[in-house]
Amino acid sequence: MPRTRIKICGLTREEDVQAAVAAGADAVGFVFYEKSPRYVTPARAAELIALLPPYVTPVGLFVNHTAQQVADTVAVAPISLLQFHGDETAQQCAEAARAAGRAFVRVFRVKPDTSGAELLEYERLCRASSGLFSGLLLDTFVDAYGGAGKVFDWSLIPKDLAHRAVLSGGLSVQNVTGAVASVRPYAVDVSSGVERAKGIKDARLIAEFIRGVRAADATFEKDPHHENPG
Ligand SMILES: O=C(O)c1ccccc1NCC(=O)[C@H](O)[C@H](O)COP(=O)(O)O
Repeated sequence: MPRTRIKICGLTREEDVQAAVAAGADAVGFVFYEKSPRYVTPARAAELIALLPPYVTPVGLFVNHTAQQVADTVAVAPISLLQFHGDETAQQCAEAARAAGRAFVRVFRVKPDTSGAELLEYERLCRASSGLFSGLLLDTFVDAYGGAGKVFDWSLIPKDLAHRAVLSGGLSVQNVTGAVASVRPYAVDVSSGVERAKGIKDARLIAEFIRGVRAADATFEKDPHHENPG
């Protein structure tokens, strides 16, 4: 059973990048949405990305940016993967990814009435729209688009989608082991749950969060036939 990948999102400070790397994060996220309390300029993101060792993926978050804005950002900040977190259409995501020359993750913001069929169809459309589509991230629907620390009903995720999707929205030290054990996602993504204040991460919470994911991974290794109950 491969281990669950982990992304720590919304980094703004050197010490937080270092804490995420030291704790074993696979990816780190930089928010380029100006209305976010975690906003970083492309130049600031470039400084933080320069601290990363090889094989830790820098991800850039965009909300309703134009293709040109995404390309301009990537020209300054050497991010490896785009994350489209707004109301972009599949075509707009594909166009921005082409302009930037990067693969992208598309966010689906889940509502209480979202169906499993809707999620699968959305993923199919994203895949059909572009060879640069890398995967779906499932977050909770909030007006502010993301980073709100709110959980959605994980039982809405079809089992066959979960294993290739990124689970996000309100994950924390308290719930991440249970989340990974029940959903068995490809990866998890967290921001608020490892923060002391918005944009200010806590090294102890990051380390505990990652240990929480690994605790769930260890149970899969012991029980390879474990079935996702969802
Ligand atoms: O972090 C923000 O402020 C933000 C603003 C607008 C769009 C996305 C944003 N963040 C995305 C994330 O940090 C995560 O991918 C995701 O939403 C989980 O956040 P959280 O529930 O806080 O763990």
